[in-house]
Amino acid sequence: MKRIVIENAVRVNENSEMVPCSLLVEEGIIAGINGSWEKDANTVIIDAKGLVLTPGFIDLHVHLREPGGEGKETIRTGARAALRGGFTQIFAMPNTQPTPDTPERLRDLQERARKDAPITIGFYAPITKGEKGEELVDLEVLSHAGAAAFSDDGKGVQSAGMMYRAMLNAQKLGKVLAAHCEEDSLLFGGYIHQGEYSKAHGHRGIHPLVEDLQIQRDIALSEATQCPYHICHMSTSKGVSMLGEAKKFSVPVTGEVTPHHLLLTEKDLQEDGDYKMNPPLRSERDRQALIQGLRDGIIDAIATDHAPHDEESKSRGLEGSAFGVVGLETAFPLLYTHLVLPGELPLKRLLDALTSGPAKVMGLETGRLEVGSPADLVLLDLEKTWNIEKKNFESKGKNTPFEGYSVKGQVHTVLAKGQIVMQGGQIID
Ligand SMILES: NC(=O)N[C@@H](CC(=O)O)C(=O)O
Ligand SMILES: [Zn+2]
Ligand SMILES: [Zn+2]
Repeated sequence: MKRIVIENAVRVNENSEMVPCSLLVEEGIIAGINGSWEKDANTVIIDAKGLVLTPGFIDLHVHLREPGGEGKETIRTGARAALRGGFTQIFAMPNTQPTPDTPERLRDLQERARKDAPITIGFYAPITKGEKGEELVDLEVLSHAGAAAFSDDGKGVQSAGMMYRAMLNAQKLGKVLAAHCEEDSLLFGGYIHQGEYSKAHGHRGIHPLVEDLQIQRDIALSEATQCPYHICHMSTSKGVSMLGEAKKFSVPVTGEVTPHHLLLTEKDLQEDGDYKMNPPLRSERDRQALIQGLRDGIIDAIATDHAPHDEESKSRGLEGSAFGVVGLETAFPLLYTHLVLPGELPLKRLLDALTSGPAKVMGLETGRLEVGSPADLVLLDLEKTWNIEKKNFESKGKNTPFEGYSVKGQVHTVLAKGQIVMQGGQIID
């Protein structure tokens, strides 16, 4: 394995200032920071002048669609999309067909990831068999087979008793339970946010209560069981305040927010399936609460909820289309351009929420620029301006509401597990 020296970079300090930085990678590990090292014939030198060095990004929430939905995405195409976005470690949700609810299926996925992806992929196992909400999986067996965490994402777990039993088990195993919070009995056929837009255009709405009620229930369950509990794709102001309160009382709860919930509201809605996702785009008040929660560190992580769909599934308008938008390739530039540059979020906070934040949620050793950490690294060009064009996506999913957006900031070079896997914006095969 080659040694790699990164020279002339800068990194972002606690005050979001740029400070000079150089780094040495040996055997896939960060072996030195800010030194001058001997360069022999076995050393690759990366001149990172004008680039910002950060840990590789970590996404706790992606959908890779393999097995069963390979027309929408595969482990291979999803991993390439991740690379483009600067993500060196991603966690795949288990709402595939079938769900990985046996050790054999879980091991098969890990094997495929080792073959098809240069980055690190963790796999969630479902909480209930087939995500049907009826029968608990064997959390212990799946945990030993390598389940990164547990989630029934795509659906809420409707029974409090089921969630309680899952938490008791996950707590014993030291595993995170990540929840898509959605109370089905309050949906009444809703499919976008219940608010101004739904009223004005005659759509059935989803009340924030649908999400808040399960967040409230699960925080109580997490407090009772001491199970590490993670709230997926938070979209409501009430949810943020409940998470903040729970943390004050040391309940082991964490939360994530997506780029689309941070940047868009119901005011941006169009009669187009690419604006449909679960949870839905909510009010400006909710969006402001999410930004505030992220700024204050109440929300721990930014996760894309990358949810690729084919054109047909998205061609039936707001009512008939599938839920979900892609996000891996656009997360950093969108948030840098629309939150950091206007002064709404410090750059350090954005980077932490993409690196050390998610690492802490899952207890990972990645996500930090520290000697001894795995060499998952990103070099960013913060001066580069470009246009988001879905035709250029590595992902099979072209379902984005951000088509045509002009953004600043580009992922330039990526090291995953100590190997250079993207350089100058080009994926190295
Ligand atoms: N977010 C979405 O709108 N869709 C996700 C499921 C999910 O994350 O709940 C999907 O799998 O397509
Ligand atoms: Zn979900
Ligand atoms: Zn999801």
